[in-house]
Amino acid sequence: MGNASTASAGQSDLLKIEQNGAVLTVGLNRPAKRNALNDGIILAIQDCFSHLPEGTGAVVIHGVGDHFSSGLDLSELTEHDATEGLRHSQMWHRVFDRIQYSRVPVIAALKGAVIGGGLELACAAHIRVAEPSAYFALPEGQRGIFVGGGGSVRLPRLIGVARMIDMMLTGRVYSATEGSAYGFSQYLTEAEGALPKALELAERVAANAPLTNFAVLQALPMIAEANPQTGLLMESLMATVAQSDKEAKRRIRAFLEHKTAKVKPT
Ligand SMILES: COc1cc(/C=C/C(=O)SCCNC(=O)CCNC(=O)[C@H](O)C(C)(C)COP(=O)(O)OP(=O)(O)OC[C@H]2O[C@@H](n3cnc4c(N)ncnc43)[C@H](O)[C@@H]2OP(=O)(O)O)ccc1O
Repeated sequence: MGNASTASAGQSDLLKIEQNGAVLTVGLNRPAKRNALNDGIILAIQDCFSHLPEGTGAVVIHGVGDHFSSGLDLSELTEHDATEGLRHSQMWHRVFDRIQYSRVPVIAALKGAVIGGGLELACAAHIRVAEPSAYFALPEGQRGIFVGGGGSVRLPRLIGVARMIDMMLTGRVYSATEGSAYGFSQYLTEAEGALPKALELAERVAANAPLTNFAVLQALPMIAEANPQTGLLMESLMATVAQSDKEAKRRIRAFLEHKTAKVKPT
């Protein structure tokens, strides 16, 4: 991986973090437990997204081993009372919000199990890339629990509330093809293609003007949920700010002077 440098998050090796140019690659690193998400790994993710290295333009999150994540580490749940349960769920919310509202795009590369809290983590990313081995499930019903990582807010917005109800009530496992058809993953690759494709996309989005990425990540989701009048006003304001920036002027001049790439079908 070119000039990649490797570091562990905090004191642990629960994340495998590599910086390669503007792209930060974050690997969930508990393959023996199928990357089950315990408090340690959740806090390591928080730490990572709170201290993105200067110059980071995109983050790719993936699973070390054959799976993205088997979800909540169930061994941690057995002792929780209601107070502890609330603290736990709200901690997950804070951490996944940090991903969703990150200043840089976050791309999830999905393979194998993308289950429960692992699926909720993937929902917080901005782009999801799946390979054929990926499968999606919410077995919370079978475990006697409910989603706690923001899934009931984010997943229906991607696949619709009826499909999420189906997943939760029946425990049905959706294939990579279904995930893509239903709007969960924006990309479906060939076998073992998710991480390479995610890295390729990360290079591309990291090269955008930072203000465009800011507008897409911070303003667009709010505009999409606003009433049309408010949304149109917010859009005009954001468009005005973006086009007034000298980076936009530089990029537009470069196009008009034939110094930059044209739009081409890929
Ligand atoms: C309520 O408040 C919440 C909730 C939440 C989020 C909730 C959820 O995420 S619910 C979903 C929890 N996940 C599961 O039910 C999946 C369980 N795992 C499996 O079905 C399988 O392990 C597999 C993922 C399909 C992989 O199978 P296989 O490759 O055959 O590997 P195994 O032999 O089964 O596993 C190896 C090893 O890992 C352990 N392990 C796997 N998954 C978990 C897990 N989720 N938690 C703990 N441990 C796991 C497994 O037991 C094996 O261990 P050994 O010691 O036996 O080797 C969020 C926030 C809230 O507040």
